[in-house]
Amino acid sequence: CVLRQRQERTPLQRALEHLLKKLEQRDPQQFFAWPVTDNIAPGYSAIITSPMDFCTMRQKIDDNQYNNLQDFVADFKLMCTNAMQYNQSDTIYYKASKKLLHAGLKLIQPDKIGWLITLAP
Ligand SMILES: COc1ccc(OC)c(-c2cc(C(C)=O)n3cccnc23)c1
Repeated sequence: CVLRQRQERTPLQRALEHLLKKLEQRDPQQFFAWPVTDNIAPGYSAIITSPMDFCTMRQKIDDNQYNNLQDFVADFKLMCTNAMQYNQSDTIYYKASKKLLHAGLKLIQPDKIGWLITLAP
């Protein structure tokens, strides 16, 4: 997950990058910062068919792969639900992902980001 050189940004890219920074702040242990590997999580790639993490999301913003907010939110939810699928509910990862998902969705509520929707219709 190599970060690209910063090119010219569209309003949507700038808005999503701002949102991503807010979401990353909710992951202080950085459990979601990079792709989960099989050596830190045995059998991960066999169980999780669509992995996602914050660095990959940032790369997708840089490559302009999100056409709207919904696609970005879908990747955020995927990242959290992957963790709830792979990890048992009594693990720190499961609990962190549940907390992150709720905190993140509160942040993405329309009343909280009206400006975002007007900025990047
Ligand atoms: C203990 O330090 C780290 C550091 C980075 C991690 O993922 C990028 C993880 C990690 C992140 C996860 C997730 C998100 O499922 N995980 C699952 C099992 C074992 N380790 C992890 C843990």
